Amino acid sequence: MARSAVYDHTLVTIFNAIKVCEQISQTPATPATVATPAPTVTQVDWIQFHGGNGGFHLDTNTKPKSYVGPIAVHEFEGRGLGLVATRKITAGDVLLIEDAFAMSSTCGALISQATAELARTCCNKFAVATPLEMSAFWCLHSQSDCQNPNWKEIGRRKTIFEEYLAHLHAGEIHNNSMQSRYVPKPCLEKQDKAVASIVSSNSRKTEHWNAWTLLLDESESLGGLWLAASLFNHSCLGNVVINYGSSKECGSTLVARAATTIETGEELLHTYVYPFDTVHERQKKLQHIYGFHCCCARCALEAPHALVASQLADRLESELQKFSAARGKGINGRNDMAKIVKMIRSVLASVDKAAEDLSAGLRRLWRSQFLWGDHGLAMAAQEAGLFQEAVDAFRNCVSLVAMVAPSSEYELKYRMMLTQSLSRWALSAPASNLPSADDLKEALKHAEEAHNRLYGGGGRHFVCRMKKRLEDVYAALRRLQS
Ligand SMILES: C[S@@+](CC[C@H](N)C(=O)[O-])C[C@H]1O[C@@H](n2cnc3c(N)ncnc32)[C@H](O)[C@@H]1O
Repeated sequence: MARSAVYDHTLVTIFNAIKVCEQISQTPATPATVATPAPTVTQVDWIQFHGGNGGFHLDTNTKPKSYVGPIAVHEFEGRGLGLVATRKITAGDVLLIEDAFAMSSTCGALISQATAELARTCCNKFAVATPLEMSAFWCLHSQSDCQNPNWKEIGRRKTIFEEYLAHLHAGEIHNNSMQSRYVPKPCLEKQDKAVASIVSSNSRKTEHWNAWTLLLDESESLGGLWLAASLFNHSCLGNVVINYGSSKECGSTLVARAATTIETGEELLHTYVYPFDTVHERQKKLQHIYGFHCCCARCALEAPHALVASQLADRLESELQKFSAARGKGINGRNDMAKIVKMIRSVLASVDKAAEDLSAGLRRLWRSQFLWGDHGLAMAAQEAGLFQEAVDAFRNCVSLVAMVAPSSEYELKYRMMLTQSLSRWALSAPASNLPSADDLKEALKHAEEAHNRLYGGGGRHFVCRMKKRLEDVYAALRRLQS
């Protein structure tokens, strides 16, 4: 007889963790009466930092101070300054924790509005910023016609940023920099143009991923400028993931982590654009927003096939639009949905056929441009009641995302979608055709590992964030084990 689900180790752990989380969320933290030392990175309570199921009271003593991991400033031919690893780093390790130099004030503003607001906030900050912060600001990357006297002085920029990282590492910004006194500023009439250029090259939008839907919540995002994090250069195969605190106290704090194992001396690269766009779309955005032509390893491999990729992406998009129009009809719409599944599958087969002559490694990279097609196929298959096919399509998403955007929010999202698809299959199909409990537990374990590489913390944090989603998983495991 199968073991009762109640005694399954994984489930007991999950449910104990949920209980603990509920108790914590109902207990207001007592205000600290004596100053306690700031926690080290390993002591930081990442549940409080990234938010769990809401309602947490953040004790400001647990707010992480700035932190600089094993990183150093380096000069790169053709792309200015960047950051490198000073020792071997493991996926999930924290590289940098930094407070924003300035933030825009309107949540979810359009990029143009957020950028204009951010430029104004930067100018307001000048009155209170330390000389070193000001020097680092004026040494940020700018477009060539920006009127900033520093942008061509790479040696000076490097020294200032080394000094800035050293002070950030010490946990505070001092005023006593010798170098910083010698950084020229643009004259007052040219200042606005110089600030606008710096903001357009270096600003970021904070990203908030809704823990229930696992979708990016654009309405919560703010524009911000982080001095040290501005040094991460771009690659479409990045090795750094960035996220932000989600509470009021931590919203302006950025955390950068290693997405993969990184060797000593390797450049630290973040992906500035949506990683599953076609090569043409990615390169167009990078040229338009950041003014450079991306020649990363992935673009170099994909670019010769850009035209075919764009044509196939258009065909796939048109099939997915049919899915969007037909969805939501439940059992009555299953036949129509099965036809749509067939059409999506046929375009994805053409995508694979177009890559037949490519080498095996390139074939998978090529396929990653169409990950959203597998996502659509999985959703349509689920609506058509084709659970095995939905699970296979989510497995494909997971393997593509782990190659192109490892440890990212996207990896967590697709790993959770896979566990939920397995659960839905377990809960909906006849007993003669069920997935195995081991497959479901394996998928759940991988999702938790992806979560921990991205957000830090352990199982309790995972359960907190994923609580609603795990309810389905729990029910499915009970059915599979009964
Ligand atoms: C946020 S800054 C990154 C730091 C910058 N390299 C510096 O020297 O301060 C963004 C700018 O860096 C350059 N950049 C970043 N990644 C690049 C890449 N892969 N190839 C060429 N230039 C790049 C572009 O000029 C871009 O506008």
